[in-house]
Amino acid sequence: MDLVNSLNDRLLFAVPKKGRLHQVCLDLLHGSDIQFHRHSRLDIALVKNLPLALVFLPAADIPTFVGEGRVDLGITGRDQVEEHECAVPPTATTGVVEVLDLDFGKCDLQVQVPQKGDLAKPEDLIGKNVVTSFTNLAEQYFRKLEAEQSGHTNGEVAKDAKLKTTIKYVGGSVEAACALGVADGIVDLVESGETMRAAGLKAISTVVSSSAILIKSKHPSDPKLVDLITARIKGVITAQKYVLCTYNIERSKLDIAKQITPGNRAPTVTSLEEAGWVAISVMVLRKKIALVMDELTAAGACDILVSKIENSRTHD
Ligand SMILES: Nc1ncnc2c1ncn2[C@@H]1O[C@H](COP(=O)(O)OP(=O)(O)OP(=O)(O)O)[C@@H](O)[C@H]1O
Ligand SMILES: O=P(O)(O)OC[C@H]1O[C@H](OP(=O)(O)OP(=O)(O)O)[C@H](O)[C@@H]1O
Repeated sequence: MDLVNSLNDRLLFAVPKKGRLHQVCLDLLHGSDIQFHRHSRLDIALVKNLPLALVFLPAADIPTFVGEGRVDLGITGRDQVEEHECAVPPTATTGVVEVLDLDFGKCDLQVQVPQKGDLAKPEDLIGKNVVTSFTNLAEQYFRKLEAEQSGHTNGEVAKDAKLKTTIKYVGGSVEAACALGVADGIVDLVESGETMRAAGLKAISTVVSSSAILIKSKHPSDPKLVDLITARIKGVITAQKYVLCTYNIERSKLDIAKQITPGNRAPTVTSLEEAGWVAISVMVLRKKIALVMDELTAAGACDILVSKIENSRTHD
């Protein structure tokens, strides 16, 4: 089969080929019933049940391909989009459009320095060596700091060489740079903080807060298919974020029940055979369900059941 020609009539969707976002994206595609078979070593996979092809790319390259309109849709981190846009500002036709926050891959791009030592604030790194994989965001951050330090509030670059911070690129294991004497500080991603603490570092400032996002090009080849895929992905994300809670409560307590579980639009209320009682069925944020169950019990609700939502289509 001529793979390149078979891409002609297909929407192209870029997915991280490795790293932290890879497996979660595969699970998301599975949940969205996007069926494909990826041959080993091939970075393109044709989707069997939709006019779509998946392109497996490094997360850092996805904003470039989508931004130039070569690929229609993509999943990557917001940090990667901002890093790209620092170097290649969007125009009327290029650049990416954020479609959906996917609620995973949450992390912060932070300025970090050795726990032991006299560096305590980002200004202390001015004129020193900083190592990062995010050179554009780090440059932008330190140039602004340098300008403020030298009294150039309009963002003009500092002329004094002592005020010029050196930003060096490394592709991974950034946290080793201080211990190896290559850097005074680093700019790297932090989620749990374990990597940072294990390297004897502490965070002193946040450059960007990130999560995984669905992005599209400014003029996708098939906007209707983009909407369909977006709706499917959103359905899976919502299903993961919420649980379905059902319970019985006396009708006289309906107001308090609605306050505790207002639902997405409104709770579904059904009369029970037993006079004066209703059954309520409502979506609740997964992370709040224990608290909600405590409050419902205190309000007199009984037979509280919580179930997983397999998939969903809800309004905003
Ligand atoms: N610890 C983390 N927790 C949550 N999200 C993260 C974390 N590290 C990275 N990410 C997100 O995943 C994206 C890709 O980073 P990652 O380092 O996994 O990719 P990679 O460099 O392509 O892969 P690898 O590091 O395996 O070579 C980042 O831009 C960020 O949005
Ligand atoms: O705060 P934590 O939960 O410890 O996560 C942060 C680490 O995760 C990422 O690296 P990853 O493990 O993906 O590998 P990499 O260093 O090769 O990019 C990031 O670059 C940090 O090193």
